[in-house]
Amino acid sequence: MHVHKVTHMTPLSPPSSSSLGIGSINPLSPSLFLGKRVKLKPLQEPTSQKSRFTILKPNSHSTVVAAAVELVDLVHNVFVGVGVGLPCTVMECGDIIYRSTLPRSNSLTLTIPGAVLAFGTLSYLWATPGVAPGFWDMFVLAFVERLFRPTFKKDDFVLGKKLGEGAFGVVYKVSLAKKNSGKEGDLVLKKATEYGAVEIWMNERVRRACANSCADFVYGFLESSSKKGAEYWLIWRFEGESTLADLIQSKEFPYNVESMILGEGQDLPKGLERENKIIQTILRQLLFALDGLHSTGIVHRDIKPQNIIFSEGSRTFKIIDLGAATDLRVGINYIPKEFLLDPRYAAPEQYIMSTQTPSAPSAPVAAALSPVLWQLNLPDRFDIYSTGLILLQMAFPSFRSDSGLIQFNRQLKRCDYDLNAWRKSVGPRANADLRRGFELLDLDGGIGWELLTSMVRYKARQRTSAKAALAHPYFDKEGLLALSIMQNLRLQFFRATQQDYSEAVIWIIQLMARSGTKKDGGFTEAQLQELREIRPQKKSSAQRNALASVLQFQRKILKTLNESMDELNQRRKSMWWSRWIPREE
Ligand SMILES: Nc1ncnc2c1ncn2[C@@H]1O[C@H](COP(=O)(O)OP(=O)(O)OP(=O)(O)O)[C@@H](O)[C@H]1O
Repeated sequence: MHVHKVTHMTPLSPPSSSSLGIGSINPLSPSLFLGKRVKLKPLQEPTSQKSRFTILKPNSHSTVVAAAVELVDLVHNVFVGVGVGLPCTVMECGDIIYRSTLPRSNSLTLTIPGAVLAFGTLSYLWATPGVAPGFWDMFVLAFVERLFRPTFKKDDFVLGKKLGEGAFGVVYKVSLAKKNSGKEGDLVLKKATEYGAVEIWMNERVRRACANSCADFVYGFLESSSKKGAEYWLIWRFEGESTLADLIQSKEFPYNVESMILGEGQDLPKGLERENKIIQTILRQLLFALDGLHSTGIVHRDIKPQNIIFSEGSRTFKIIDLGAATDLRVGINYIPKEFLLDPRYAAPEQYIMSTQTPSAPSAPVAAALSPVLWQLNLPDRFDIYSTGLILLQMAFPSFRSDSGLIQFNRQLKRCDYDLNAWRKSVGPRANADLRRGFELLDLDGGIGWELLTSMVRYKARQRTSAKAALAHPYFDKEGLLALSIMQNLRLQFFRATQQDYSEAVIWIIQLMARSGTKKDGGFTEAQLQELREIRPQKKSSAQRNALASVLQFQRKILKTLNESMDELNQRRKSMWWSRWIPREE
């Protein structure tokens, strides 16, 4: 095996393959094609020769090592390859006389395309809902947590009073049988059936990613000794006696919440400004909790005052009941065409993902595509609509009852979900209650009303996100009479971002999503075929070519998703993650 050390090559005498020692290295090596700087050693170096020989030796161990070396080489070349071209253009050949121009050994050359590719890859992996943090969470954090967290079993609990009973579970206040077994205090136990597994998964995810957003989850396990059949037992710390639903039903609202969240001794006189300040604080806490969930890829889908509990320990509102939540990082509980929603608080789209998007793909595919699917559907905006309705209920006492809210929903639907149109329609006949609500939201130049209208909109894409809402000037106000210059600038910026610039994109997405059905306004197969047949060399049709390429790419994605649909329809496979839920022995 002849391997020569290359120290110098002049551009006038390009090296022959033998002088490069090509015959001695794998001709399929990516390093050859990508022009990687090949570090070649002279034959007389015994150690080098030996190691080279060892790698090529055909036993299983060496094959694995060789494969690993190839892989590392490939990855290295993708990101720090010098480029493709003639040897001297890619190998940084220096001049032997001016030694400083010779390449330094082992120096890492980062190319611009390499940097752009690396940056793009990292941005994609960290974009909401976070593919990379998801892997870290699932394979490292979840594993470590399991090793250290305390475990419980059925007999550890003494049942107390019943706190609630829903269609899928019963909730009790409980205490630990052994009083001295820690400082757990009072706990809450939910015995859940159908959606218990999902709820355990979501609560564990939340505990690792954004613990302050939801009630403090302690443990969850499958208990199979019950006469009723297998039940999931979920344990939380007891956060407090009141949900937001209890609090807003009181005639005292929002003053009954004031001392709980702002402390005693508020110096403002009772009136709209003081009420506005309390409502702002509640809404901010709720948006903060939601932002935590959305940033980690979880959409709650059942945001309502009944599912917002006041935590006496942290003096903040927290979210409960993750049984209907969906984890879009890995596609858990994502059933686009079917889910249980509370019609009082549900957004008009009812489904968080386009029903044109197939059922959740298999976990690795879902994870890889999650940033794309998230951006195409903006599923978090479903929760934002419900949050907007909660703001509305806090501002208008007449909508706090079920019948009041149902009536409002009907009126809004008649106005095509346009809050401004609804305001105009009720304006002339508004009673004192309604007028007071409008007055409250109109404080400080109407920024409260503006925030409300940016949350309660028909199109999910036009609704604000939880993060953007938190940056709204509505929350900067501390009862001031006028907005500062900075606040005004931020308000202008917020308004600008609220414009729907994406009409063109939406048009394309919709056409793509509905492709195959002329009735629905999408491209028919024939039209798609026509687009595919457009000849790329025609200069005049560059736009059409681009559109055809986009369509082809999109069809490939949809095809991949569709292929994994069947796989997912098998319930056993869609519950792959539930094997991580502990079972009581
Ligand atoms: N961590 C907690 N601390 C204190 N109370 C809690 C906690 N979790 C739940 N609760 C109480 O239990 C009630 C029922 O909880 P939850 O909504 O999770 O159950 P559910 O069976 O899903 O009920 P529903 O179907 O009616 O929503 C809540 O309204 C609340 O009063």
